[in-house]
Amino acid sequence: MLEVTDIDLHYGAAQALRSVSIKAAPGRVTCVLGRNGVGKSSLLRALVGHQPISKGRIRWNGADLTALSASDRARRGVGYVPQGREIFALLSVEENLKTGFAPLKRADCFIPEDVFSLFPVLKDMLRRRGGDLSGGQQQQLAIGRALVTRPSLLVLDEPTEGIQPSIIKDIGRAIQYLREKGNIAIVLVEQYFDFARELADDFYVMDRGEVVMSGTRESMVEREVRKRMSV
Ligand SMILES: Nc1ncnc2c1ncn2[C@@H]1O[C@H](COP(=O)(O)OP(=O)(O)OP(=O)(O)O)[C@@H](O)[C@H]1O
Repeated sequence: MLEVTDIDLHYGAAQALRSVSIKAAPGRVTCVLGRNGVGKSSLLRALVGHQPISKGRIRWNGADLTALSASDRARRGVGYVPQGREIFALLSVEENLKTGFAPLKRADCFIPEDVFSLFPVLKDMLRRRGGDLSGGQQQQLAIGRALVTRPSLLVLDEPTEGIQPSIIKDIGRAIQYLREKGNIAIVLVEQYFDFARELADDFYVMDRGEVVMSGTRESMVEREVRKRMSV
């Protein structure tokens, strides 16, 4: 279980998160929703250790991650698919996937078959440069690279952004498959409401750095959530 308790995050004098608390359980998809600039990416960067917090606690399966570096968190099973994908343009698809070996023990340094069964295009393109892939293929590569790290907590920042509908469907199916494995907690930031509604077991809506609404999929009042997401 991921337990984020009362975190604040600042960029200089500007406060991006205000006493944010969320939980995420294995076998469930937890969606964080909200307009542009409300702090969703900042929350994910805080989770994975890319941005320090100024107050609060981040616990994963009972261990306190708050003071750990991003690489130590990766070793404890935190996998990250960043906004904008951050593929290495000059490395091949295979080399990009192998960058996911960094937190692994030597015996685990292979690309799990799941990566290719979820995204067969990656197998066909192993020798192609990351920069030559379409946006959708790069997104699949970014998710594949995170899966190589064998995450037990998978954090995805807007995986549908700028992606064509057929690939959005593939990504949705991949997330569903990972949820059904039952041993991975998935935290998904989204602005595409319909995609989030289909996948979310639990949701949090943010506004101006705060969680303003939360609950299970069953308790979600769509009209209220949509209101918080429209500009
Ligand atoms: N590196 C940074 N330095 C200074 N301010 C930042 C930085 N990153 C984000 N911010 C500010 O923090 C606030 C929250 O941004 P954040 O990117 O977390 O929001 P978001 O909800 O993820 O939006 P988006 O969907 O556009 O990524 C915004 O006001 C943003 O301008």
